Amino acid sequence: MKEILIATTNKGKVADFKTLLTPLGIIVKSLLDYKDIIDIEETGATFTENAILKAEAISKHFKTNVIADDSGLAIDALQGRPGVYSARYAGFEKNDQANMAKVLEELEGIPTNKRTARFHCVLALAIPNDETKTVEGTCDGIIATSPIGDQGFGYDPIFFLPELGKTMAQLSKEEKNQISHRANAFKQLKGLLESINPGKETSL
Ligand SMILES: O=c1[nH]c(=O)c2ncn([C@@H]3O[C@H](COP(=O)(O)OP(=O)(O)OP(=O)(O)O)[C@@H](O)[C@H]3O)c2[nH]1
Ligand SMILES: [Mg+2]
Repeated sequence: MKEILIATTNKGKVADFKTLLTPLGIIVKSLLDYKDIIDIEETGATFTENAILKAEAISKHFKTNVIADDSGLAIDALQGRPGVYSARYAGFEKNDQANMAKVLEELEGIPTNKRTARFHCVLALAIPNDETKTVEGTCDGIIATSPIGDQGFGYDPIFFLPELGKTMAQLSKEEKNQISHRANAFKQLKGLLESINPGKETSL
């Protein structure tokens, strides 16, 4: 069985990666499995910069191959906000409910056709003594007027997918991980993952 370390402390992301990687026979570890959690300051101006920052710092610390995920929600009517600040939009305590409430308040009175938004996800794969690789995935939707659904995390309950007639939080984890920004980025990373350490069964 292969194993990969995800440089995240976000339980929702860990659940998404488990859904994506378990069918491939890969065991998912995250920073939640270790006591020595190192908090990496996300000082980058872009998802790509932050994903690289997190992947390289954790790969250096654990001397192993690491995937980091930097993601967020870009809302057109808010000029791309909350963007790279999605996790901490309503404050540093990273409160999903408060973040959604702030977005809904800022969009009050904005009609459906102007509530377009896009989730972004950049995945960085850091391999010791090798160049870090990045891939990006997106997912388009519309910001609902109130939260619906109890699956997923973050802004999922207010992210409405017109083609499915549901919010991201109304999808099963298998459904979310077929169409999400994370799934779309992961599809491109799959090939890269298969090309590293061929034949090594204990660790990627
Ligand atoms: O509804 C959502 N469904 C998703 O699928 C999703 N993916 C990202 N997000 C939002 O964007 C922030 C990422 O910020 P982020 O990449 O810095 O992660 P984070 O700080 O939560 O954890 P870490 O990976 O840095 O440890 C998250 O907290 C969420 O608010 C999502 N919201
Ligand atoms: Mg973060």
